[in-house]
Amino acid sequence: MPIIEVKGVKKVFKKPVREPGIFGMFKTLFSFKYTTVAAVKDISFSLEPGEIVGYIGANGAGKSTTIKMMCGILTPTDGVITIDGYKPYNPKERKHVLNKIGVVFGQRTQLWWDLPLIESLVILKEIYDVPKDAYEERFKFLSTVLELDPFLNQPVRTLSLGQRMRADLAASLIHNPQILFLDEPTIGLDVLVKDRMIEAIKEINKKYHTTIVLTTHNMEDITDLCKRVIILDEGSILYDGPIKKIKAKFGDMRHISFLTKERNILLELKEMLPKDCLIEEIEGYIHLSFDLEKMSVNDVLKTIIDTYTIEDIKIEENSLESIVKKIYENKQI
Ligand SMILES: Nc1ncnc2c1ncn2[C@@H]1O[C@H](COP(=O)(O)OP(=O)(O)OP(=O)(O)O)[C@@H](O)[C@H]1O
Repeated sequence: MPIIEVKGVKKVFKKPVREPGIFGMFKTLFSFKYTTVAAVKDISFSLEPGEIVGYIGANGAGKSTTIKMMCGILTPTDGVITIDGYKPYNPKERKHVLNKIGVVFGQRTQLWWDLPLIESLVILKEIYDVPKDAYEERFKFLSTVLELDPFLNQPVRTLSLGQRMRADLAASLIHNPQILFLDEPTIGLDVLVKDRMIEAIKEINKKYHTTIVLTTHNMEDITDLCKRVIILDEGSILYDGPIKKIKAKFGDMRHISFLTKERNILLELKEMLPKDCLIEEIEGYIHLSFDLEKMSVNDVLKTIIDTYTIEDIKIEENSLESIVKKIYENKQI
């Protein structure tokens, strides 16, 4: 049975109409003219327990609005959201939802700024009424995977961004929620801390079977963590399914770039390689792009290595990043 169900959900915001200029600003304050923004338009999806899904889309697509509705911070204008059977935005049902969810908003912290991290965790234990043994087991696990030890006794305001994000992730999980919402959890992190966060999220999912909804603009995070993505565009779902399927749809492309001292070889290469291979020269490098279904890396490599003296070579696959860029540009799959 799904743990999260989103059915025909819409969210329309009312915004006052702004008139230009300084007088316009005052007029806006006392005016009753409004315009509406449909941030989310009739979306539906469901998530099974233990799933990790990437919830992606360009700026303003409606991702945060959906997450806020799933957490109960906003109420849908239309449609229904249930978390394990309860509506998070319904005051009577909210209490059943709160201990089932954990949230990390990358841009904000839920920790007490002036308190040492360890004390914030103890307060959260009390708020959520976590039994002592369960707290100790979880604290031990989280402080190990997130390497919290070196800064447990520091006030949160003195933590670096990477330490604070790890602390926030620990805080969101101390009550063992079944669902974790992560809104840009790796924003601004260096590569090492980012990798540690990703590994920790994987371990948490494996150990506790936590359902995870991940919103990010970083496609590497999505590729590392998710099998399924939901792509949102201007409030509507463009795609919901396996990453593998969109990759296959856009072709399982390979790109070989190489450097050789030999000059003016483009025409010759076009003769030697199959017609479907795209060949171009950029900044001295020869770039070859082809679909794996049509030719093999082995054949292409053999042709160029047998013919030219290679000084440098690089092979890449079609990244999710380049595919998603195309989808955002064309607004279709
Ligand atoms: N409280 C609000 N009042 C009015 N409009 C809002 C409000 N919150 C969001 N919006 C509008 O709704 C649309 C969707 O915003 P949302 O923050 O959900 O996008 P997003 O996909 O999370 O974008 P980003 O990647 O930039 O964070 C935007 O046009 C935004 O301006």
